[in-house]
Amino acid sequence: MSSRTELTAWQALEAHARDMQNKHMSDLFDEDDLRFAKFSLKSPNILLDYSKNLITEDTRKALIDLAEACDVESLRDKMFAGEKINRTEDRAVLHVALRDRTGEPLEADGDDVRAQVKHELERMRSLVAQVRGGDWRGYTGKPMTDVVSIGIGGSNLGPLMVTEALSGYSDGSLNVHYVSNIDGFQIAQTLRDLDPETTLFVVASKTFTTLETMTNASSAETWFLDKAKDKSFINRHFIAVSSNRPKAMEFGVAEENIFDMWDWVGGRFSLWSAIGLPIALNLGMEIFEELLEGAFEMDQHFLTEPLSKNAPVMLALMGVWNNNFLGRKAHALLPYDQCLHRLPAYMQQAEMESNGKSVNWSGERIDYSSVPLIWGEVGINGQHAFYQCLHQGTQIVPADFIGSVEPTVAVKGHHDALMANFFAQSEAMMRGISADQVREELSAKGMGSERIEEIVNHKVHEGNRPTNTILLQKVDARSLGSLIAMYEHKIFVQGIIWEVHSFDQWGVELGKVLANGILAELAPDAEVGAGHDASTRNLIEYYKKAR
Ligand SMILES: O=P(O)(O)OC[C@H]1O[C@H](O)[C@H](O)[C@@H](O)[C@@H]1O
Repeated sequence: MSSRTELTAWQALEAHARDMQNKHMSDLFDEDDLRFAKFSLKSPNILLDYSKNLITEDTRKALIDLAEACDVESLRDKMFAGEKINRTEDRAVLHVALRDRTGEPLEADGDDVRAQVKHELERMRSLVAQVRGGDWRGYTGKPMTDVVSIGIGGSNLGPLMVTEALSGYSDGSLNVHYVSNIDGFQIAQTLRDLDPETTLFVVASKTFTTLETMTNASSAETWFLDKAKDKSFINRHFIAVSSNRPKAMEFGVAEENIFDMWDWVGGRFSLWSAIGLPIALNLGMEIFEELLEGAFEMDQHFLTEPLSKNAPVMLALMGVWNNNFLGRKAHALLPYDQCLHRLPAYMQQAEMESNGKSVNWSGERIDYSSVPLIWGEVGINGQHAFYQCLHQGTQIVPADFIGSVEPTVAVKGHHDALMANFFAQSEAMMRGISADQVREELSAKGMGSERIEEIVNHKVHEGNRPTNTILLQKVDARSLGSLIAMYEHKIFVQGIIWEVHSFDQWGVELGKVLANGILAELAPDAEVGAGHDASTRNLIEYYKKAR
């Protein structure tokens, strides 16, 4: 298979990018009153405006040619049909089946996926009703007040992000806490104020072998048994979510308390499965299912809309354009809703663990960039911190502005002030302000020309900095489901265009293997292996002496 860079569509985009480099978005807007109409689209629960990118209709056409040359649509259909598109792990990729509402049969590895999903959803419904309704009693007969979810990576970031995003809808009947770090501080702080009699642990781990999660789960068990004493009480206080039942049972979780997930769900795409149990415990099953509905609506949009009207596809193509043809190597996510404050961290895993790869499907080194650095922060706070660099730094960092028409909680005077900033920042990044405009402005304020010339260059904003605006009606379960699914499919489309395997994560293994070896060497009498480089060896020895 020839490299992506040998495709006619790729080369056409390279030539087109050379023409576009000299253009300014500000002029493109001035020349075309219909620019917003041309380059924005409505998808389920989301308005996507990508007009503030350095593009013309020719750019869009050339990008769509590339998507077609890369067979995006046929691969999309293969994913939804349950084909084993995760080739390095020989697995289907079926997180979409977790929120499927069509009722159509689907098989993976000879199993009826729909029936499996339906069954686990039923079990979730029953558990959630019991725990939230106070019928699930602890070992002393008390109802649960607190849920501690223990998991890391995909078994933590999604549920945590959604719990925070929808916290405005919680009725407060159960407190949900998340513990991911092996740093004992987090579990100690979390358990400090909790009572073992009224605490339910959800140990979430696809593999049930992850060091951080297993260590935290053991500490939780010790804390629990310290008071409860009797191991048989564990079945009232420990739930597991895993694709590895034997390991969960070995840990001591009762078989009926284990919720299944499957090989065909990647960890970072798993919040729709029982991995999302803490979300449902916190908010109720109805809200959890609305989240699934919202994602399903986006799935249908992704499946059926033509590429140019397809939100995940256009978002993906804007990213490819900025990264591969305009040379932008970072991408910022800037949610303006406070409740979306964990979205950047969640998306970092989703995007960077999926597409942070350097070889193509045939295992050959790629000669173009895959995923840019994804980073971000709540936008309005960022304005007072790092936006200086976004406006005037030497690196151009494309950004997604994510906001909503209605606030989760209306406090007089707040939301319009927030949204005024939301609209202003992307306008400023696009238009900028020229030297002549700065001169005019300063002279109107009565500044002398000598002083003006001293500072004019410092005040110039070149503009021409690309942004996408993603506007929800409101951050609620349905629109959040659509938002997350939109990004999931964006990642999928980009993975195809970059020809990387988006659903494996071999790059996280080496560090884990080395850590296991080093952990043994940290024992007081153990030798520090001569195989380490001098830096690592000396650091370990320093640590052992100094601790
Ligand atoms: O759910 P688990 O098996 O515990 O895995 C938790 C996480 O750890 C791994 O190291 C991977 O990087 C993640 O993709 C995964 O989500």
